[in-house]
Amino acid sequence: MRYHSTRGKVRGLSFKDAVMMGLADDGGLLLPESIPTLTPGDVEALGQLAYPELAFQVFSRFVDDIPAANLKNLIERSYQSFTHPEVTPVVHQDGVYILELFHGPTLAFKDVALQFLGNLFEYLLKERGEKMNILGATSGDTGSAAIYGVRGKQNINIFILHPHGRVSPIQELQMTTVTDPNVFNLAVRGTFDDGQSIVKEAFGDLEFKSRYSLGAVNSINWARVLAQVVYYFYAYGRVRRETGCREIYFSVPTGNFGDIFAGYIAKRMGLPIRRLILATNENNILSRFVRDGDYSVGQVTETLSPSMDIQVASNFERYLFYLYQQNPDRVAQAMEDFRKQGRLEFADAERARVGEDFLALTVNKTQTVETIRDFHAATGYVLDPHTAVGVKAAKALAGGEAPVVCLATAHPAKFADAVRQAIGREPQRPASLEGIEDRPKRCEVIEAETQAVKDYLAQNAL
Ligand SMILES: Cc1ncc(COP(=O)(O)O)c(C=O)c1O
Ligand SMILES: N[C@@H](CCOP(=O)(O)O)C(=O)O
Repeated sequence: MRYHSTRGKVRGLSFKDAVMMGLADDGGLLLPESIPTLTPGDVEALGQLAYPELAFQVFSRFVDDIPAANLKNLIERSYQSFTHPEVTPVVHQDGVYILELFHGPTLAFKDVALQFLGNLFEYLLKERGEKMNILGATSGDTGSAAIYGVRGKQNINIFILHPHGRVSPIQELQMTTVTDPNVFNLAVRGTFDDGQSIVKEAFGDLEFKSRYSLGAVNSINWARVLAQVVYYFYAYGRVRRETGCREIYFSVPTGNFGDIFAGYIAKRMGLPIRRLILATNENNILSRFVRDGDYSVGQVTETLSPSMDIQVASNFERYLFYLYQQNPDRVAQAMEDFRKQGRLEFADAERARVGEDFLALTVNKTQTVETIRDFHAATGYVLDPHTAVGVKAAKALAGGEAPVVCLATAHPAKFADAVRQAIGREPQRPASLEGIEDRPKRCEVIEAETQAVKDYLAQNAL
């Protein structure tokens, strides 16, 4: 399998080179040159497998440059850190299926990919005798998951930018209480969009990227998306076993469009997804795009689901590549137009194609609180506010002809304030969070300026 850029100037990369490149050197995002397709029989067989074996089967279709035994070993080690034997269990509650993606070390879906990516980086750096300085941006969850993926690992330093004062108290503590010498937390005076744009600018300076061997942990990195494809197959297998369904909906709380794009890849591979339900909070550029073709950037608004407080969704570029019939010149032009004008227009035929894959809803603060409260009253199950956004959209949009799986992207204990507003008490804390407030912390506050971040990285790089 070879990888190429959405903008067409980088081609023919191996999987390992694509992982190490992170952001494509032409500023685009890397994608496989073709998407492997599965027969219904293949899908059925995958649905019977335990999580690590399923992950190996899915990865093997995209990775042909790591020996099978080594790939298996990387996968098995990555999912041993999860506290649930099924890794990503599916539970049936109040008419929907909840795909629990929060049983990893930092209690969010990011662990599913970042436990693997941390081990993969370690493996590749050892093989190449190289070192790496990871530079990533987070709205709250990628940061700690990436830090836990690489903390204490040799030949890797990690620099994570989070928006100062705009992540939940637990999210901040999960990052800043990791004081291993290879971990650097930077609280940026700005939004997640500012942090993501700084990261992309730093990667776009190819001399800087090469001098400091920059590595990407955001969903910029194809390996992140690939690891997230697996649980769509897993959930379908579990729900099909229970219901005999032939099609399924997935409802995905969406910010940077990485998680739902993984579902789109699963659909292109042949998973019978009736529609992907794209659920946003008030930062709703993506749901406006699906519903009205209105892809115009707004101001980042603070909400009860802070990890989705994103306007410029990185992976949208990967989707545009397919929407534009795999024409990289059109993608490059559109990204340039969007940079200048802050909006894109779509033809009727394109909007019709979007509608074949996606449904969408914007869910506001009041609706988020009501959903957590009503779901808890009906079932005793506590949703985190991001998951609640997806559950609300699922209930509003999924037709009764196929079951709906809601991706539970974080544990409610990460967002205690929102949960308290909804049910009058805080959720139970998992053991990993006990005493987190009392641990030593390390973090620097920094201006939202690319040069300031580059200077900091240069002073602390390996
Ligand atoms: C808890 C949680 N839910 C949902 C999302 C949205 O996922 P994505 O950015 O892949 O769209 C995020 C951030 O990525 C998140 O941290
Ligand atoms: N919500 C994310 C934002 C970054 O998304 P990523 O999937 O590109 O890493 C976060 O928690 O940081």
